[in-house]
Amino acid sequence: MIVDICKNIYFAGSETTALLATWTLILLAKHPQWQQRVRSEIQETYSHMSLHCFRDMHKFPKLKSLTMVIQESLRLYGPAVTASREALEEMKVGELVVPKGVNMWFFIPSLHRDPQIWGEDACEFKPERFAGGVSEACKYPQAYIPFGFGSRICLGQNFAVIQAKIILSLMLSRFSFSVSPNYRHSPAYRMLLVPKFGAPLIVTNL
Ligand code: HEM
Repeated sequence: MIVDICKNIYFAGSETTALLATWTLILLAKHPQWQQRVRSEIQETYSHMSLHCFRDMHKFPKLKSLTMVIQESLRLYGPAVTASREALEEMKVGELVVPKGVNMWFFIPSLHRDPQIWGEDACEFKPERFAGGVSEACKYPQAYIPFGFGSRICLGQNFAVIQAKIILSLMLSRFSFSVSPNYRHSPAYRMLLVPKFGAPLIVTNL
């Protein structure tokens, strides 16, 4: 059982976080003004960037632009595509009667890109929509579920965001990223949301 739990956490926690960092780097490579804004914020917060900077977490809340960028990345290209729930008894969802035992699958990207929830610019990369938090970014905050919802919400959500902030801070403080001419934008819904043809980026030393 312990081995099973370890496998679960490894599966749930490694590829997901790697994809979050990958999609965020792609978005920042495509939006250099946001890349520079996040980099300046990191440099202002940590004057000499190294892994030791993160032993003390009290400066983390200062990385506001990075937080907004990660939230927007999770909205547009959140690695988890579906969440599922089983009806333990017959229930009504709106007009729909769901019989006991039926598994319902929620397609997360359709909630995250619905113009009725996010506005006409729902498909655009606009981290500023999160400046006032999730509740001000959309009509129904319950519609923002990159880590699922309710009692089975992702166990590692805080850990994942902290990891992403550390990885991205270290990378952005040393390198600049632009999109390679070989990049083909093709998000593919597999078990997780992957860039079908990889993420070739041009990395330049700062
Ligand atoms: C960007 C990174 C991640 C994303 C997008 C993500 C997303 C999700 C989603 C959508 C669920 C299903 C929640 C639901 O059904 O309501 C889930 C469950 C879970 N996640 Fe994550 N996850 C991430 C990282 C992690 C990490 C780093 C760990 C552990 C170190 C982790 C551990 C788990 C576990 C154990 C569950 C099952 C929780 C349960 O059934 O009670 N996840 N995750």
